[in-house]
Amino acid sequence: MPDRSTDSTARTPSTVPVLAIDGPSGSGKGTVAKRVAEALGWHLLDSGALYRAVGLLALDRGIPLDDADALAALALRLPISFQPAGEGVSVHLEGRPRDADLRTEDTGAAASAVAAVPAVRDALLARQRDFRQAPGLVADGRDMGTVVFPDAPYKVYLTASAEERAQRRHKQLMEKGVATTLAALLEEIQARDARDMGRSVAPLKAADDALRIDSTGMSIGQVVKAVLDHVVLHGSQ
Ligand SMILES: Nc1ncnc2c1ncn2[C@@H]1O[C@H](COP(=O)(O)OP(=O)(O)OP(=O)(O)O)[C@@H](O)[C@H]1O
Ligand SMILES: Nc1ccn([C@H]2C[C@H](O)[C@@H](COP(=O)(O)O)O2)c(=O)n1
Repeated sequence: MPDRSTDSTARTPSTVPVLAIDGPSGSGKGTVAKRVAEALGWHLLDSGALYRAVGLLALDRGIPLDDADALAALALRLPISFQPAGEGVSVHLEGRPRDADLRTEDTGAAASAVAAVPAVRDALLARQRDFRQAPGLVADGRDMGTVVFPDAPYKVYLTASAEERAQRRHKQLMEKGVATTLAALLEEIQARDARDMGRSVAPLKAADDALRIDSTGMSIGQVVKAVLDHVVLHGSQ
């Protein structure tokens, strides 16, 4: 095993392929990553779930969202597990399912805040890389192609206009029966974009070698096809 005690970025080279999908909130990363992973028969990493878990447990425990030492300690020993549930996966924290709490806008905002703490990102790095298992991994997040898997052979930067992303989120929340307004969601999305893109460590940005897809006006099926085409095309080169 590599010694990660002094260098949290140390890793052995891997031949297991990774498809990194990065992009802002509501761009469709999670939806597309899940479908593409199913189509390829690859593993799936929803890296946002790890940051959401740190944010939610910090709120539960009253840990200030800028207390770097306490947050890093929490992230290092994050009591999270991914349990099979029906055709998907349920995220358990401290042994119990917390899926609904993890997906709220408040948890998303807390996740964005703790994600700006360098020690938290460092603490989660090895855990994310451990998902790289044969036959392959589809990983979605903000820094999959730039920091966590810079050697990924396939990289996609998925975006859409802030207005369209707010409309998608509005529809999603209405379907869940959550009352909100389009204007409030647009404001939240713009604030989250600013924080995720503006932080000093691992800011959200496209890797230089990523395929950029603007999904504004595209259906989910069209985006999934474009991503699969990219993997097939690059795989045969
Ligand atoms: N191309 C698309 N056209 C229409 N709706 C879409 C499209 N892509 C995703 N959606 C819908 O938008 C909503 C948000 O998608 P999703 O959760 O996958 O985004 P995300 O980028 O993973 O967001 P977050 O980073 O906040 O988790 C979902 O309801 C999803 O079904
Ligand atoms: N690789 C990642 C994944 C997530 N984050 C942060 C920033 C996001 O606003 C927040 C929630 O992510 P989501 O579940 O909405 O994808 O977590 C990050 O910094 N890096």
